[in-house]
Amino acid sequence: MIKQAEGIVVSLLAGFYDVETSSGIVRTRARGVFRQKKQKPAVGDYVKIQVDDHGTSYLIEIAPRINRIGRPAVANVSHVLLVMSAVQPDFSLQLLDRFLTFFSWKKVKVSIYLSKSDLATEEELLKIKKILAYYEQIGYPVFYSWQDLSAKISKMITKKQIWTLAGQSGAGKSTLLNHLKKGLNQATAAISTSLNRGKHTTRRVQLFPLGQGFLADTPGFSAIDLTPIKLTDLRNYFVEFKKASVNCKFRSCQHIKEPVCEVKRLLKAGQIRQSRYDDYVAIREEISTGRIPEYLK
Ligand SMILES: Nc1nc2c(ncn2[C@@H]2O[C@H](COP(=O)(O)OP(=O)(O)OP(=O)(O)O)[C@@H](O)[C@H]2O)c(=O)[nH]1
Ligand SMILES: [Zn+2]
Repeated sequence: MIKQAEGIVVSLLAGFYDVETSSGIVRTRARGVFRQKKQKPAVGDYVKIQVDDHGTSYLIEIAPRINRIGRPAVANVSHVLLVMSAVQPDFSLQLLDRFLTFFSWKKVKVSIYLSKSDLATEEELLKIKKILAYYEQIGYPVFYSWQDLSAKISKMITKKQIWTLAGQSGAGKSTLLNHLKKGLNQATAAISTSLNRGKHTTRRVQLFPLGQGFLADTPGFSAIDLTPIKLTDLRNYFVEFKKASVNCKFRSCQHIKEPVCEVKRLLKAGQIRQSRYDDYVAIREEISTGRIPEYLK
């Protein structure tokens, strides 16, 4: 008798996929058919599994994905904790806008976490907080301490959501992940230890149960490429521009030279940040030339 079940891939290690089903975690192998189709299951994938007569379990089908991001890849990421350092490396608005654009394009919601505020001067911190207030106002939650984030995150991760970390190299992603993992409950810790049995040299990619969903236990990612974005779509990924654009005269307004542009009006009125607009223009340039700007290399 061949039995089938559905579930989510919560761990990948040396070709084994651990799938969380309604009757527990099942260790599976991927069917050869995926290799032929050049498909690779990823952690976060919703899959169908099949147990054959000998009790061997196979992953036989991958449901369509919302996205697949990072390296190692995580599929169906709904939220990112974006780690931005106050100093070392210096807080960068350009980088922040690039990340936000990227995730908006990938249909991922973002919460911002400011790391290393303990290393910044009061003056530096005040300046950054003023800037981040703007981002909060356009819809991005901002956290200034891991304690605060740690206390709230399990309520923020709702049903089956998959969260992961992102941020510049050295920003403090691994440090934050360690803080958050400390807050995980006993049951979670037990599961991860039992799954970690045995020796392995290959990197393991894993989802930790947190809140009602999961947090990816990966180092997160720091490299992003915006050049595949369609130039005329970019305006949709600057959330406050998109909101304002319903009042632009032309539906196709790119907010550059068009007359009666609401984005330009709000910019002049000081309600849209000049740095946001400048970054929008810079990313347009980057997309149309296909070149990543010098300062990011
Ligand atoms: N003082 C202070 N140091 C921090 C904080 N967060 C991270 N660090 C330090 O900054 C350095 C880099 O932190 P990581 O957590 O390794 O950064 P990462 O983003 O994982 O870096 P990559 O692995 O290169 O992508 C480490 O030496 C951390 O101890 C913080 O909030 N305060
Ligand atoms: Zn416009």
